Amino acid sequence: MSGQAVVDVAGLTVRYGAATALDGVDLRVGPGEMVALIGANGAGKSTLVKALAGLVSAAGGTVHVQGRLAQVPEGREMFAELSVDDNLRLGGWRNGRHGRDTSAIYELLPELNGLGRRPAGTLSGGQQQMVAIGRALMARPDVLAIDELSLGLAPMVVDTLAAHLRALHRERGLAVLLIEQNAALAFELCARAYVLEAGRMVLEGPTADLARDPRVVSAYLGGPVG
Ligand SMILES: Nc1ncnc2c1ncn2[C@@H]1O[C@H](COP(=O)(O)OP(=O)(O)OP(=O)(O)O)[C@@H](O)[C@H]1O
Repeated sequence: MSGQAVVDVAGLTVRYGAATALDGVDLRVGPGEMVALIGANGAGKSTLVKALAGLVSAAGGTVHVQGRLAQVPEGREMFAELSVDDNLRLGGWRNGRHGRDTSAIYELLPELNGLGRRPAGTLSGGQQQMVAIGRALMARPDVLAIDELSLGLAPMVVDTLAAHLRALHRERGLAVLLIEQNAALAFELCARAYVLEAGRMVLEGPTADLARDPRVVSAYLGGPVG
């Protein structure tokens, strides 16, 4: 990674009461870099994303975000009764009047064309995930943190979402932090990855190396030990 990091987390500790969710965690995302964060249920992945967005406070360590971070939250968090277009607009609220124009999102994510007036709650899971990505893009972010892109979605739908992310990364230099339980997908999309276990970062490196690491293969890629 080169250049100043858009996300720089150093020694981050987060506690919920007496429970330590993150324990001295380091993570960096460079400008225009796609980085994966993998880990099992309860490892602390969502807590890390919340810390980046300032939704939980640090008991120790530092979190620096350079530029604008937008989140695609776990579970997508659509406003089910609002139209797709209104959901998208909510993502642009910080940009004032100029933030209300959603047309660029339909160009970036053509699958949403024709759905603008539909209540978001009536869409499929894949379409909702696309709206969640579109809503995040409305904030004109420098870095997108996506919590569980693929959860509950069919492989073909995930392929489409992944292709959009690749294009955004390639054509617009968008940096992405991809939080995934599907390590195979994370490794395919990202050049570098971190592995979080029980609140501690246990591995970090190029995905090409991690994909050959026996510990990663057995725990996250469904392969044999060793
Ligand atoms: N609001 C909360 N209050 C207390 N404990 C919490 C809270 N949120 C998370 N935790 C605990 O903190 C730890 C990390 O949770 P977190 O949701 O960050 O993990 P995760 O890796 O995102 O898991 P998942 O994949 O299930 O979302 C877990 O032990 C969880 O039970």
